[in-house]
Amino acid sequence: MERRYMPVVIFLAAITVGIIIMVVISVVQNKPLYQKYKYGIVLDAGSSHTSVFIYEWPAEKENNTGMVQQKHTCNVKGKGISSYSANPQGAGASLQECMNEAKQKIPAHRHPETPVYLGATAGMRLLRMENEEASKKVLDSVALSLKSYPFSYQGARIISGQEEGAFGWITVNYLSENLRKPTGTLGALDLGGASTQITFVPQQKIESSDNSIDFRLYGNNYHLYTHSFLCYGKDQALKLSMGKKLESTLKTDPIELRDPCFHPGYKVPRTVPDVFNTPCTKELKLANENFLHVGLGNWSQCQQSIRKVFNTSICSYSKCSFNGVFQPSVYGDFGAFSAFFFVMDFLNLTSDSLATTKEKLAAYCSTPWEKIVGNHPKIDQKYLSEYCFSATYILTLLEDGYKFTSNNWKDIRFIKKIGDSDAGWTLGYMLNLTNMIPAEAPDMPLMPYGGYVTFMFFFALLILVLLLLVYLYFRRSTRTAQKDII
Ligand SMILES: Nc1ccn([C@@H]2O[C@H](COP(=O)(O)OP(=O)(O)OP(=O)(O)O)[C@@H](O)[C@H]2O)c(=O)n1
Ligand SMILES: [Ca+2]
Repeated sequence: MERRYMPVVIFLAAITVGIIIMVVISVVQNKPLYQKYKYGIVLDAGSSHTSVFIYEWPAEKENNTGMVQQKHTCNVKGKGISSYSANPQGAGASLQECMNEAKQKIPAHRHPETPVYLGATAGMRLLRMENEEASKKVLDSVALSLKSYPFSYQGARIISGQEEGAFGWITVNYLSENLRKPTGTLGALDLGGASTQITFVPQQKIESSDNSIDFRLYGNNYHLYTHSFLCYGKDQALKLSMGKKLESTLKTDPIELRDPCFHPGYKVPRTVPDVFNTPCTKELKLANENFLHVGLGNWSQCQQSIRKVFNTSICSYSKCSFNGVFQPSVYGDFGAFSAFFFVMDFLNLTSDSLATTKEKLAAYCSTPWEKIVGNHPKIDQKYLSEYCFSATYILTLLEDGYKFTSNNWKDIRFIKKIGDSDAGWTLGYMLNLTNMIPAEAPDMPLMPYGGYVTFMFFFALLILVLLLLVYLYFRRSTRTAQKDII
């Protein structure tokens, strides 16, 4: 080879090596780190029970919507932590089994950086009202227990009703990937054992500051209406309703509470303090401590009796739901989860019109208790006996309380999960505390990863081909020049 071509060859070789290096570096640099997951743990200390949620997300995508998923849940055995008021140590000890499970589920090298949060809801709000000292002891006990694990303990506290409503709304909208899109958002309806929450973006002005929450998420402003009704979860509402019926029952001895919300043939002895053992019901001085709870199975009478727990005669705003609480007209689609789902799903009432739902429920309530038990031999009779009441309560709360009508009934979606994750306040709570939902939308990459690699590869190839063409052209033209000289 002639000496004068040497610089061209070296030049081309250097460029080729350079391009190869460029492609290799960009591929390695941008390779998604699939194996790098991060984790977070949230304990939902509800009035009826505690659940431990483990969430996971790819480390490099934590600010993208929809990336956090529920990896595992564990239901703590026994009742909620507020039931340990007489034995606070028991509350902390009750968490051990599920927390040990969390240690197994999360890779050990991630333990020290995995945050653990405990949020307690309406059961603990009621205990705090009844006995503040006892509620502190229970919280201290669960805190001590959680600190004994290798995770990063971030606190155990009673969350407010507004937080419970707002974080439930964030959860359902994050999981439905509504937050970065111009489409509407999903309202959130949560029914617990001791409280219930309603949260949505209203079309009207929010007239009471207690019911308004503002968020800036991914560059959009959200102005939310939210309210939490303490004592209107389904277990406390049953006590409210039974308490009202007991008050109006003649003080006969023995007292017989004839209850249209329980099946015909249902007959169970109860005690008066069993109904009045909560700050939600006022203590009644009844001669007899015992009464017989007798089912009548009459749906319309049941609804009449439940209406009495909603006070719709007072309202100092332009409109109210009940008990003098401001509420704008419900607007848009709603996700109704927790006990809204458990009850309606059990009764197969999640997809009918309001009129059909009422008809089916009336038939269910009038079914003899014996037959109900025969149809569901494996279900705990305490829970089984309450479905007629619970579903009637749900219909009354949604229709008479929140003012849903037969026209917008179809806008309520009874849901348990979205994807693999449960609807509830816990995910929204963790996303907020770990700053995983930024106020401004993060910069989007120019193109997706696959497209980027393909582009880089073909672009490099193009440069190579061009250089080759230049070289060939250069060689040809110098040869022609040499020929011309000869
Ligand atoms: N599979 C299930 C789970 C729960 N329940 C009942 O549904 C109600 C609400 O349960 P949950 O949403 O877990 O309430 P908590 O979170 O415990 O209560 P709160 O939110 O009021 O603190 C309780 O009466 C519970 O017994 C049910 O019927 N079926
Ligand atoms: Ca709850």
